[in-house]
Amino acid sequence: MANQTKSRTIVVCGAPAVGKSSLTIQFVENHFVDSYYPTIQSAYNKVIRFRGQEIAAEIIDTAGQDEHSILSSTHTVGIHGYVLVYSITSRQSLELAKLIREKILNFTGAEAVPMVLVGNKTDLHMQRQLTPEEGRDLAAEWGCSWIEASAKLHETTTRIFDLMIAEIEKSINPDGDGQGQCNFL
Ligand SMILES: Nc1nc2c(ncn2[C@@H]2O[C@H](COP(=O)(O)OP(=O)(O)OP(=O)(O)O)[C@@H](O)[C@H]2O)c(=O)[nH]1
Repeated sequence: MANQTKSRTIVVCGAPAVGKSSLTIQFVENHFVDSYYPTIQSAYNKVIRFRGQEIAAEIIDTAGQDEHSILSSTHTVGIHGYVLVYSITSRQSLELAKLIREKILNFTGAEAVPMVLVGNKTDLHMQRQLTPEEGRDLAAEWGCSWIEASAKLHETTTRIFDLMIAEIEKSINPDGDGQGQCNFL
């Protein structure tokens, strides 16, 4: 049915303390969380308008992953797309992002999954360890979207999920124009 609300489940993953919760909360609740409480796992819901359709998004904010705890197969069941976050202030967090993507591909058995690679904490430019090109080039190699963001800026978080929904819809309907813009309710 044309007007039926679609559901899309999105996992936000990445190294510890890169800002997964802060980005998610800024997007869903429109405020910046300054304090740091490591996440176990939280889920958020938000209705997104995409090309005139309402999409019920469930956003799963995962516990930070390191070399020893990189997601589990449950994070790939029924998941439509992945927001993979690193911090532009941490080269190690980008190395971990590479491992996390490999793990996701191993679990799903796919060559590619809908993904947005996000370089967070752009406001901390004095502490930058990674250039924009490093993130952009990696995403080009992977064939996914890439964006730099700050969890302090609501607009950059809406752009992340805009790209995420576009990636998901493109994978489901490869013949679409892929240019749709999202509006967040
Ligand atoms: N300056 C700045 N600080 C940020 C940004 N995003 C997150 N932080 C801070 O970084 C710390 C960690 O942020 P979280 O959102 O808790 O990180 P996380 O990735 O969810 O952490 P885990 O749950 O441990 O994996 C907090 O003190 C945040 O306030 C950002 O864009 N800019």
